[in-house]
Amino acid sequence: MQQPLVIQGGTPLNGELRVNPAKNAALPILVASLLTPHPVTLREVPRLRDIEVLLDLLAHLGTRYAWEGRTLHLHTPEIVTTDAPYELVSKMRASFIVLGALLARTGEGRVSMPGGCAFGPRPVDLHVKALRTLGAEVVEENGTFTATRTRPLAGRVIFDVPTVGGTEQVLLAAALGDTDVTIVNAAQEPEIEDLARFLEMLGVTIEGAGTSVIHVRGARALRGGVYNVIPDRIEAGTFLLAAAATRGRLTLTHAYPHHLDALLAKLAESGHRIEAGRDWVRLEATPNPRPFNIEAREYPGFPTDLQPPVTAYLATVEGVSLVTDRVYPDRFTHVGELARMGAELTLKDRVLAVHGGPLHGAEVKAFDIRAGGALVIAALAAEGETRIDGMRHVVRGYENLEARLRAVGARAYTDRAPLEAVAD
Ligand SMILES: CC(=O)N[C@H]1[C@@H](OP(=O)(O)OP(=O)(O)OC[C@H]2O[C@@H](n3ccc(=O)[nH]c3=O)[C@H](O)[C@@H]2O)O[C@H](CO)[C@@H](O)[C@@H]1O
Ligand SMILES: C=C(OP(=O)(O)O)C(=O)O
Repeated sequence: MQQPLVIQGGTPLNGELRVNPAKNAALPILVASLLTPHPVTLREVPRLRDIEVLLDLLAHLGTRYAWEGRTLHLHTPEIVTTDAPYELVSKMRASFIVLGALLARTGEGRVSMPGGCAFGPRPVDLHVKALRTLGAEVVEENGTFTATRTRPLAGRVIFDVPTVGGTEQVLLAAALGDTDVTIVNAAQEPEIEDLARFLEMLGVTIEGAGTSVIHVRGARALRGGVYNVIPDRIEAGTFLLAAAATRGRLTLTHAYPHHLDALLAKLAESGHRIEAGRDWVRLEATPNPRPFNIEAREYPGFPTDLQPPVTAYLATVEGVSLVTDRVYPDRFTHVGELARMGAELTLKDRVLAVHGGPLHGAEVKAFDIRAGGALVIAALAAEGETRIDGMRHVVRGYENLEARLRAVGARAYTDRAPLEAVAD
C-alpha cells in the first residue's frame, strides 16, 4: 500500500537535481537482454516499480539478475519457458515486447495481452500486424498471443502510426538470425535510439534508428556487454515544469537538453530563462509567465507523457492556453483533479482550454503515472496543503520523489504527519 503524498505548496523550487535514468529506455533494453546467452551489465537503471515488475517476468523466462546499486547484472543462459503469463504481463503494458525477443531467441513466444490503461485504449494491433508482415505466424486465443516463425523474418513494415512499442517489438524480433527488415514510419523517440545502440553493442546491424526509416540485419549470435541507459527526459521535464510552476530556479544535471527541445522551446516562449550545456539544463523562472498552446505529438514533437504535467503548469499561468493530445486524445484523467485545486479547465471536442490562475490545496487522486506528475506540480505551486492519493501509479515512474523534491526546497512528506515533525 503506497502512502499518499502531502505537499505544502507555495515554495519555489531552488537548487540542483540529478536526473534519473530513463524508465522507458531501460525497460526495452532489459527485454533485449533476453536475446543473448552472455552476461549483460546495465549501468544507470532506475530503481522503480516498473523495473521490478519486468525483472519478475524476466526471471520467470530464465534470467538471473543481481543489483549493485544502480547497476544491474543480467544473464539468460537459456530461455526456460516461452510463456509469459497474464499475472506477470498484465501489470505493465511495456512487457508485451517480450514476444519479439522470445520469437527471435527461440522461434516462438506466448504472451498475454497487456492490461488496459486509465487514459484510453492502447491496442497492440500494429505489433501483431508488423510481425505477420515479416513472416511470423501470430494467433490470438483467449487474450493470449502466440507467435511462431519457421523462417527468418524479412520484409518491410510500414506502420500506420509511429508506435514506440511496435517499433521496439520489431527491433527485438529482427535482432537474431538471417533477418533483413526495414521499418518505415518508425517511432523516432530517443528511447528507440537507445535500444538500437544496445542491440548494436550485442552485435546486431542497425541503420537509421532515431529516424523514420530503420533497417535491421540480425546477427547469427549475439555477445554480452556493458551499457549505460540515457537520462529520463520525462522526469527532467516534470522537474522543469515544477520549477516553472513555482517560479523557482532549478539546475538539472544528467539531462540531455536535445531530448527536451519541444518543452524547452515552450518554456522559453512562456518567458523563462533557459540555459543548457551538453548534459545539463537550468531554468530561471520569470515571475509573470505567458500562456501558450501545445499539441502533444510523436517525437520530436511535444511528448504526450509531459502533456498532463504541462497542463498543471499552464493552470498556474494567467491567461488562456489550449492543450490537445494527438497521441492519446483522451489522456485527461488529471483534469477533474486539477479542478479540485481551483483550476479552470474546459474540455470540448478533445481540446482542453486552461484558464490559468492561483491554485489552492485539496485532496486529489492520481489515476495514472503522469497525471500524478501533474498533481505534484500543481500541489507544489498551490497555496496550502494538497494530499495526493493513488501514489502507486506515480512510483511507477518517479523514483524517490518526496526526498528529491525536499532537497530543492519543497515541503513534501508522506501521509498526514504534522509538518513540524518532518521539518528538515
Ligand atoms: C513504456 C513506454 O515506453 N511507454 C511509452 C510508449 O507507449 P507505447 O509504446 O504503448 O505507445 P505507442 O507509441 O505504441 O502508441 C502511440 C499511438 O499508437 C497507437 N497504437 C499503438 C500500438 C498499436 O498496436 N496500435 C495502436 O493503435 C496508440 O493507441 C497510440 O495512440 O510510448 C507512448 C507514446 O510516446 C508513451 O506515452 C508511453 O509512455
Ligand atoms: C504511460 C507511461 O508508461 P506505460 O506506457 O508503461 O503505461 C509513461 O511512462 O508515461
